[in-house]
Amino acid sequence: MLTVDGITVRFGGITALDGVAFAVEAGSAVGLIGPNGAGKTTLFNCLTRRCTPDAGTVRYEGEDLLGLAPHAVARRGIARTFQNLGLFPRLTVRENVMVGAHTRGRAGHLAAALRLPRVRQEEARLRDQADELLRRLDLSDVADRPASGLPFGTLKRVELARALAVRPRLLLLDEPVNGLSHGEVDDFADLVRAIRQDFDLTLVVVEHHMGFVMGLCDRVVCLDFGRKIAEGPPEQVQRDPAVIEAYLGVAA
Ligand SMILES: Nc1ncnc2c1ncn2[C@@H]1O[C@H](COP(=O)(O)OP(=O)(O)OP(=O)(O)O)[C@@H](O)[C@H]1O
Repeated sequence: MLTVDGITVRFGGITALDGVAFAVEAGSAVGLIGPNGAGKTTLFNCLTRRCTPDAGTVRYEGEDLLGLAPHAVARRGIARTFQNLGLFPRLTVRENVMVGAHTRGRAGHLAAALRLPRVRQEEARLRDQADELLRRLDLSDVADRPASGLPFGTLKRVELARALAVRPRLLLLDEPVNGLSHGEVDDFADLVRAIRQDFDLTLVVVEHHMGFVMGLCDRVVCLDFGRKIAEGPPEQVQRDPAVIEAYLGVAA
C-alpha cells in the first residue's frame, strides 16, 4: 500500500502540488491524469525522492519514503520509467537493462574496482537476468545494439525492461505510450497488462491517452493546478464535469 497525504510542493511562486492525498492498494493500478502542468511528474518525483515536498507524507508499506535517499527507494522495490526515456544512448540494450539491475547488486564499489571473482560472478548473474527480461519483452534481437537509433516504440520497451530489472513491486510509468502509434499503444497496453500479472506489480501510471488509462487502471486520480479534483473508477472520473472542464477549459 502506498499512501500520499497532504503533499505540497512549491517552486518559487508556483504551487506545483497543493495538499494532494490518495492511496494505492497493493496489486492495483492507479492512473494519474490531468492537463499539462497539473503536477503529475512532480508527484512522481516526490515518490522517487527526486523532489522533497514542502509538506506532506509519503508512506510505502508502512515506511516513510521521504526519509530515504533516492537509491534506497529503488531497493524498497520501487522503479519508474521516464517521460523522455531514461536510457543511455551509447550503451547497448542489454547494458541499459543491466544498469537497472545494478541497483540490486551486492558487490561493493571496492570489490568492483578490483574486479574480484565475486564481482564477475555477479556480472554474469545480472547478465542472465537481463537476457531473461529481454526475451520476455521480445527484445533479444536488439540486445547488442546501442539504444540510439532504435525505433521509439522499441526504446519504450527497453525502458520498461530496465525498470523491471530493479525487480519492483511498485512500478511508476510516466507517459508510457506518449509518441506511440495507435497499433503500438494497443500492443504496449497488452504488454503492461501481462507484465503486471507476471510480476505481481502495483502500478501508478501518468498518461494522457484515455483509452490506455481506461483499459489498464482500476482507479483514476485527476490533478489540476496541483490539486486533486477527482478520484474514482475510470468511467466515473472520465464523466466528472470538473475533469471535463479542466481538460477542455470550459464548463461541461
Ligand atoms: N524544477 C522546477 N522548477 C520550477 N517549476 C517547476 C519545476 N518542475 C515543475 N515546475 C512547475 O510545476 C508545475 C507542475 O509541473 P509538472 O511537470 O509536475 O506537471 P505535469 O502534470 O507533469 O505536466 P505534463 O503533463 O506537461 O508533463 C508546472 O507549472 C511546472 O512549470
